[in-house]
Amino acid sequence: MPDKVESFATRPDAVVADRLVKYFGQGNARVLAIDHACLSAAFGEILFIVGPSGSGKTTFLSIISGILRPDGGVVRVNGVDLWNLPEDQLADFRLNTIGFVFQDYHLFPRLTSAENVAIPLILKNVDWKSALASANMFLDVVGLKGCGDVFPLKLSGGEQQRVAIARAIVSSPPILILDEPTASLDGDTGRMIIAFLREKILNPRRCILIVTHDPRISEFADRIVHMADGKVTGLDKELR
Ligand SMILES: Nc1ncnc2c1ncn2[C@@H]1O[C@H](COP(=O)(O)OP(=O)(O)OP(=O)(O)O)[C@@H](O)[C@H]1O
Repeated sequence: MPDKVESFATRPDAVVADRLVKYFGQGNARVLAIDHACLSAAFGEILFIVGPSGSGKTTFLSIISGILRPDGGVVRVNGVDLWNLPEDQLADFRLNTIGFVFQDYHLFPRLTSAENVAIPLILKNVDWKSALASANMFLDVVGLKGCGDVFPLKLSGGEQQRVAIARAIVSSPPILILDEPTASLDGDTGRMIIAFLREKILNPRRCILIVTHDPRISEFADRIVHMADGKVTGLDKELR
């Protein structure tokens, strides 16, 4: 088991997770979900986290993205010690630094696509009119020009995924994290979404982390981290 996962070439670190530990449950039911797992992800790369069901991928991702507090270890995102931030600063930091795309998109069905995308800007106190204008611009970026007034349930799975991606990047966060982004999509649509992330969304100031079990998209990764039983067990380096 690698004690540390090496950084990608000489690029600056976007995310460093150092010896993370996470337990769930109590007493006899206590489960060690993350067992001293380490990871470094650099700006300018797409890093995949793969592993069998129950290996700890979603838990690891939730800790790295500031959603779930670890029982041990350190996470540095953009140089900031995430879990040492006070609660209010953690929420602000997450809003400004990390875009998260959930597996089932988490779009609000009663809001239009543009309103869904505008939410992070509203949370940052951007006025409603400017937020909607930016949201429509980002819908254009993800290939959904003119869909701002459409409600999410009227869109296909791939289109809903794009709305979720637009919402995750509307406030230009340097770190983009996606949990099983292709799990609910057919093969071609899944590949199109990841190719789109690589071509249009990745840049030298952005890092994209993707949890996946989907072997059809592995060609889009710069590096692949393997997990098993809560541990990081290996790294496929510089695939592109
Ligand atoms: N809220 C929870 N309460 C109790 N145990 C949990 C909880 N969340 C996860 N676990 C356990 O932690 C371990 C890691 O789960 P996790 O969901 O992170 O794995 P995963 O690799 O993402 O799995 P999958 O690919 O099926 O989503 C598993 O043993 C799981 O049962």
